[in-house]
Amino acid sequence: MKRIGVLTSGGDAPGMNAAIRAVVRKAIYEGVEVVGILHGYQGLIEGKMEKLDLGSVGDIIQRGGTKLYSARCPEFRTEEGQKKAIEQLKANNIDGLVIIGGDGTYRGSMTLTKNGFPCVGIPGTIDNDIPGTDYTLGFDTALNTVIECIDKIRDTATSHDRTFIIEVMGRDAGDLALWAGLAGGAETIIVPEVEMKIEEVVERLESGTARGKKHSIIVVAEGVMSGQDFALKLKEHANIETRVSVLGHIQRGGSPTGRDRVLASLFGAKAVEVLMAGHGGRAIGIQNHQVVDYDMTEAFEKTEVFDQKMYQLSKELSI
Ligand SMILES: Nc1ncnc2c1ncn2[C@@H]1O[C@H](COP(=O)(O)OP(=O)(O)OP(=O)(O)O)[C@@H](O)[C@H]1O
Ligand SMILES: O=P(O)(O)OC[C@H]1O[C@](O)(CO)[C@@H](O)[C@@H]1O
Ligand SMILES: [Mg+2]
Repeated sequence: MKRIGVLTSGGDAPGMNAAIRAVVRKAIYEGVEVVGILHGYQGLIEGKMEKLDLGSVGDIIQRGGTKLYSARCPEFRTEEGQKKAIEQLKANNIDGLVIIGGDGTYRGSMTLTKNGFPCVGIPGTIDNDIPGTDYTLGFDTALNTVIECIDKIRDTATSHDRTFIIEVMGRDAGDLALWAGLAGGAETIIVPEVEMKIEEVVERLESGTARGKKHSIIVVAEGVMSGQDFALKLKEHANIETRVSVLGHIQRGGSPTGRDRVLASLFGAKAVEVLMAGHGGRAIGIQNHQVVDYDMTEAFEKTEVFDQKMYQLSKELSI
């Protein structure tokens, strides 16, 4: 490999910049050139790229967002779009590609690998929904952001004896809701992976009230329904009055935590090593505290990533 590309795609995540830095610095250390592709797969199709040197990734390890910008690109879902992308990679003498993003970004890279172009994936998404890795970049930072918000909302919930609904990100994935809810002591956590009946939520609230509990926090992942819709349901079903907080994109911004920076550095360096060894279709991750690479397609064929046991525990601990 003489020249590799790197791109970020899907929702941005704190730690993406630290990963870009690690890819660039490790590759250059190994004598390999790096090209940064702008705006994810959209920029790849359009040939928007620039050579990255050591200095170009200075002063970004601490920054949220992504220096390479990100995008969601419907065209790349088509064979024609994928063909254009491969043509651009060839025309720019790029021998391999590091993609940093979520599950959709991984699925996109698998189409390139299938077409004979070697890609290695670094997990970068606040959703923590990539099979085969215990953590994705950005999850820890987003988790801490949400916990801080829950703590603040709990202060005012306590003062006013109120029930609050906090809507967090997660269109299809409940990890952020589960972890933040557990860490924030939420009384009820609602995630896309587990069906929860409104009767059960009401019962939990009412049994808390019967024990003298005067305030309550419900964390709902946006994929289940909006916080506002959930508030309406509670009102209609049991005349329960609530306040709603939608945390929104604040969850995706901010300076990455130490954990995300370190993981990003380890993942970035490993991705370059794997690509230089000529392996495509691999994903980088952390399993039981070890940085690993594994077959991306196989991982996506298998397991559910959501931790049902942890979900059960969250119910047992907040009654
Ligand atoms: N099945 C697929 N085939 C080809 N390309 C895909 C596929 N799924 C997603 N992509 C490409 O990857 C991009 C990013 O995917 P997506 O929007 O699902 O975000 P993500 O990477 O999962 O990140 P996040 O969920 O954290 O926002 C899509 O806009 C599309 O260009
Ligand atoms: O910013 P957008 O494109 O609305 O994306 C929101 C989605 O992205 C994610 O935050 C992941 O990045 C999901 O949890 C959420 O549903
Ligand atoms: Mg995703």
